[in-house]
Amino acid sequence: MGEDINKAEDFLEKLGLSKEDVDLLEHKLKEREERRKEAERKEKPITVLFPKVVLASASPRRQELIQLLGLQAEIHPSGIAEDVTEADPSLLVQKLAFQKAEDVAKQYPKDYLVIGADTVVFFEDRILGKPKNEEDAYRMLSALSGRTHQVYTGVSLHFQGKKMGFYEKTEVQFARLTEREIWDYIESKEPMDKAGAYGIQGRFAPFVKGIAGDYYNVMGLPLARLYQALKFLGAEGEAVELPRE
Ligand SMILES: Cc1cn([C@H]2C[C@H](O)[C@@H](COP(=O)(O)OP(=O)(O)OP(=O)(O)O)O2)c(=O)[nH]c1=O
Repeated sequence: MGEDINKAEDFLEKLGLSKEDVDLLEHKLKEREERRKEAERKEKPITVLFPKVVLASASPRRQELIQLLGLQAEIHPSGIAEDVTEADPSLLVQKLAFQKAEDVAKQYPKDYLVIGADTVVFFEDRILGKPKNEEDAYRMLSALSGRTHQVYTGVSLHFQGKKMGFYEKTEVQFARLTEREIWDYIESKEPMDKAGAYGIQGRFAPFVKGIAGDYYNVMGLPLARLYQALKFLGAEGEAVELPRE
């Protein structure tokens, strides 16, 4: 053994290298290998980074939207009661999204990516959830008629014990609706399971004058931001708030 070390030292001396030079070289090679691995992780598609996905939602729209990311998600709606009191819509949707994801994540192994989300409408300092009945839907739609409101969706991601959350806001401008148009729409039953009593993606389309922001956010899942968040979570593995650009 001692002989081997002597031989190695002779060899280094012949090359004109000291023990410190070799340590430095070793350190540099290690660093390069780590950078290569990091770049490789960043290049991986999200379908590879997250082979096991659970969508903690009963919303058929979210189930449809998650497929647009190419993810094959198992559906497991959460059992939480949505009774958080919070006046700030961005905080409310993030808290509820977190509770939904947390409730489901504890029922799965840690290598499952669990996604929870919550959507509300915000108009004149009031948060509108799903209408309780037809009269409630009428009140919401006549208040929103001819005006502009905001739709907030919060998303919570749980993966390998790490938790990450964000929200997205979209502005929606309604055309003015007549009494007849409001009641005809309510009769279609479409408003009843949707925040603000309307679905941008359905029969309400003729009354949407314009939107500013992510259309899919209004439907219940902000896909562009979610995709970036997943790439970030998969590559960095950090439980941090995504910076808003
Ligand atoms: C504003 C708007 C909301 N919505 C829907 C999205 C959500 O499904 C719903 C808001 O209710 P949520 O409580 O966010 O979701 P959910 O109860 O349908 O499902 P889960 O809690 O199990 O995830 O409103 C539309 O589909 N289109 C729209 O234009």
